[in-house]
Amino acid sequence: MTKDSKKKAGAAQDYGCPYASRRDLLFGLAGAGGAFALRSGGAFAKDAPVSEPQKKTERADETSGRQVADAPSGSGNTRDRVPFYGEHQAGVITPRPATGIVASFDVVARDPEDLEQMFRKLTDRIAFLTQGGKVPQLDPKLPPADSGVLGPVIEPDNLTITVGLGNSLFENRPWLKPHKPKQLVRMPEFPNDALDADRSHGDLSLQFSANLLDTNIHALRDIVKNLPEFLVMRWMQEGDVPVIPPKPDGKTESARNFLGFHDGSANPDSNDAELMEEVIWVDEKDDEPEWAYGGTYQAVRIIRNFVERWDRTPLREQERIIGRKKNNGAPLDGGDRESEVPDYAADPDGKLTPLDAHIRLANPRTEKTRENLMLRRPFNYSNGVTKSGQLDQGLLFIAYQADLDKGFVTVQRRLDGEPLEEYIKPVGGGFFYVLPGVPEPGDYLGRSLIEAASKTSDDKPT
Ligand SMILES: C=CC1=C(C)c2cc3[nH]c(cc4nc(cc5[nH]c(cc1n2)c(C)c5CCC(=O)O)C(CCC(=O)O)=C4C)c(C)c3C=C
Ligand SMILES: [Fe+2]
Repeated sequence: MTKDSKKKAGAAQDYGCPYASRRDLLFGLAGAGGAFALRSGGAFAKDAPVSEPQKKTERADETSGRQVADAPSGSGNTRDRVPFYGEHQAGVITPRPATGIVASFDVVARDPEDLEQMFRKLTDRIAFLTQGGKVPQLDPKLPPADSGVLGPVIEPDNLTITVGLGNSLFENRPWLKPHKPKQLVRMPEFPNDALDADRSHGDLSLQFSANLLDTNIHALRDIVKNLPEFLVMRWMQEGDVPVIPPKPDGKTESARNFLGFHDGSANPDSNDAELMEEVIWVDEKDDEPEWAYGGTYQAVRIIRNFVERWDRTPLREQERIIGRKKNNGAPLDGGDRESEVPDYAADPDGKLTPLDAHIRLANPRTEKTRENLMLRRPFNYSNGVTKSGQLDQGLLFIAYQADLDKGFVTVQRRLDGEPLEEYIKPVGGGFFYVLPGVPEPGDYLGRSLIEAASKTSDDKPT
């Protein structure tokens, strides 16, 4: 689609209703196929045997590091456990299980002591919920210790809970502001955005991911129940990704998004520790406060997909908008596997892969654009039906990078005005700084920040 025809199509479209009228919508739907793929949530047997993690399909590309088809992983066994203690928080480069939630909160903490108490409580709850154990039995005259959603024994179920801090947490507290990570800002409104205030920003983000959606819900309710004096919820978004078993040859493929395309074909390889140090984890190489080493920037975007419109778009056009084949995820310039690497240098005029195709803009694969890499860990979401009778579906886009400006912000700026925008509308999300991990029991999330902040408040004359 040309920019002109895109503008014309866009003229009749306000973001809530990409159809001129409800009647247009009904006609559109009548012509569209109605097949929906089965989703994964809830499909696991409680006592299924623990299986080997899926092997990933690798590809090598010097301009983009080692990349892999990023299949959701895990056996689906509720006893699967991701370690909590370590240099980095879990849930960033650990394999993405089938379901996720991002929840955003405002924080009630007036001084470093309050904030420390909140971090300590959060650490206790996350350590317990992610590692599992028995729920304490209390006197029945009291409210029960646990919601009971998972029964009397909490199985870890691959759960990770990843804590990030938003710009407003620092900006609204003079004693914390000097310690703000250098690139942490309130997420700006990009040209195609229509951010809903009720689904955007926040002081603190929690990313839950687990095999089962109920495990995330249980964990969220536990934290809401146990930290009422510190956390007030602003918004949350659930999502999931299908778990696709490996093929007979052992190869895996990435999950599909709600536009029907493989999503995750060209993600940096999260098993490549050197690449993760370069692309994801903040350390001495970055111009950031020392307390933040071991953390990373999280960009969350709730991106609605206009699926009715998309499903009435010719296949060839869909593929040229994305830059990959729909059936197998291969690049448009050849091959039949999503692991093939596109050769843009051999196609300078965009005859095979249009110059404004999503993947070509997102990653032009030059020496220079290697610095714009990020790790995407998205989920699909389905929120029912809008008031105007459309399916409210989309992508809960989550990306991690050590340099937010060079990563998400630069890539999003390159994508601004892309043909895909006719079919998508970012409606919420936020930028957060993911805290370093908790190295060992007894320590707590955010300790390095609290120590830095306490030092400056002690230094102040009274
Ligand atoms: C700013 C970053 C990005 C946003 C926002 C984004 C939204 C978005 N993407 C798809 C679908 C696909 N994206 C694909 C690849 C891809 N996307 C980004 C970045 C953003 N996408 C990157 C960096 C890449 C990798 C490019 C590369 O290295 O070749 C693909 C192809 C498969 C894949 O590689 O994952 C699809 C499909 C949608 C639908 C969407 C918003 C709703
Ligand atoms: Fe993308």
